[in-house]
Amino acid sequence: MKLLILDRDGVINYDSDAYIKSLEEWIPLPGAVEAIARLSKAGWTVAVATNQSGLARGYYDPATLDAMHNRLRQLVAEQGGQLGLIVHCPHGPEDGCNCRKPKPGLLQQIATHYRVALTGLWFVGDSTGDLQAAQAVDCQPVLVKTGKGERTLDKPLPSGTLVFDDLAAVAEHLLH
Ligand SMILES: O=P(O)(O)OC[C@@H](O)[C@H]1O[C@@H](OP(=O)(O)O)[C@@H](O)[C@@H](O)[C@@H]1O
Ligand SMILES: [Mg+2]
Ligand SMILES: [Zn+2]
Repeated sequence: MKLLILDRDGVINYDSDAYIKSLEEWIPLPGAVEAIARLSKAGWTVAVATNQSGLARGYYDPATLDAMHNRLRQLVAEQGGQLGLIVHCPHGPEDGCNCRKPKPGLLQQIATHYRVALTGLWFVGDSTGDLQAAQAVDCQPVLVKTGKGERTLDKPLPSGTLVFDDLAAVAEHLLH
């Protein structure tokens, strides 16, 4: 199964140090929706694994998060593609959950849903925690330079991390 797992903020849409707190603040990065649609039309399943501690912090509610994800699905569908499962961690850093990246719980949820092994699956993120979550379950860590990616590049990366400019470049590589 051609399954690609993506982080959300900083990979699919612009991120903000003030969190993405409303549908109006949720703005796709250039080429990101088109990249997801291209992959989908080429037979890839694209899933999303995202930390959303803004829920625990009270910055926005689940309905707002759903509105963002419905907008993403709608935009991908308008390009003729289909977005797969989106899973999120609603917890805060102090909650001790098993799903907040860098823990790999979100990736494991996706693998269970699709009944596939995680080994070697590409997980594309912009933060160190994304790469560490991938490494924890033997996924291929992939860093994009969008979002916090440039800052992440300044820190040590898990061995074997692949680096691309953006999600469009990841799609081009996978589809070339
Ligand atoms: O990149 P993904 O996982 O899709 O989502 C990240 C967001 O949940 C937020 O995660 C926060 O980290 P803390 O949760 O406060 O440590 C900050 O990095 C925010 O800038 C960011 O918008
Ligand atoms: Mg991110
Ligand atoms: Zn969690």
